[in-house]
Amino acid sequence: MSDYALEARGLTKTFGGFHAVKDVNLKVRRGSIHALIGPNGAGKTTCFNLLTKTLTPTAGQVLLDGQDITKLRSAQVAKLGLVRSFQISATFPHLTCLENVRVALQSNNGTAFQFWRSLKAVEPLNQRARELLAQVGLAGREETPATELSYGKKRALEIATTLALDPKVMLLDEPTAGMGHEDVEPITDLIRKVSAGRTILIVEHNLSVVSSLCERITVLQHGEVLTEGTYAEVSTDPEVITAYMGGVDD
Ligand SMILES: Nc1ncnc2c1ncn2[C@@H]1O[C@H](COP(=O)(O)OP(=O)(O)OP(=O)(O)O)[C@@H](O)[C@H]1O
Repeated sequence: MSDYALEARGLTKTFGGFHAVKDVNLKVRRGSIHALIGPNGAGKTTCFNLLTKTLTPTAGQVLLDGQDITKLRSAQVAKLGLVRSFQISATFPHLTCLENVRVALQSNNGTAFQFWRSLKAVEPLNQRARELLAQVGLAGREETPATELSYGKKRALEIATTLALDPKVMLLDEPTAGMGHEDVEPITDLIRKVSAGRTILIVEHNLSVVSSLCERITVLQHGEVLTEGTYAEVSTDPEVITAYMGGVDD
């Protein structure tokens, strides 16, 4: 078995001749939390889209557990255990928390659209959904419509729906974006908790979240890897500091 749960080799994406991502090599060690950071427009989202096969690379390979998944579609890689965190907008606002997680569980076992299934048939799914909600700190909120949750709790619900797919590798796209100060620490703790037995790749602008969660950090700039290392290493790297200072003015 490969030491790396997720790997990109020479990953490249051009849009009309413009290199959004260029020759990116990335190795995410199994069981680690790894961050992808960089100034605005560095190519982080494009990289995520390439890794989850939402976008097709112009060149390069993506490997999951050493298996080449470059030619697979996003639904196929999700089945293999590589799952991107759902966007808040992808949770159903008027469904309850329990229903949202149940729909995710149903999508995982292929019964998502069997709304006519009897209540008895969905009870095991309800039980699992309650467990997942408890795991993310939403016990007691089962019947609350998603739309009534605070921003931080919506993110927790999003993580529960992601966990419903039983991912081996989770890709979290800016989990603390737009969050008030009071929500950042609980979500950081939650990510640490759900990382047990999993591999996580995270794009995050909040560097104190990155420093407290991540063992390895890859810094992108202009679509290319600028450097990789521990937080202590990259945060003191003069090239990284310059890239971020430049990013402010971009
Ligand atoms: N579909 C597209 N067509 C053309 N250019 C694109 C497309 N998607 C992204 N780009 C460009 O590719 C570059 C990288 O964008 P990307 O969104 O991946 O960066 P990012 O690091 O995620 O930025 P941010 O931190 O601002 O979200 C940018 O210059 C962007 O304008």
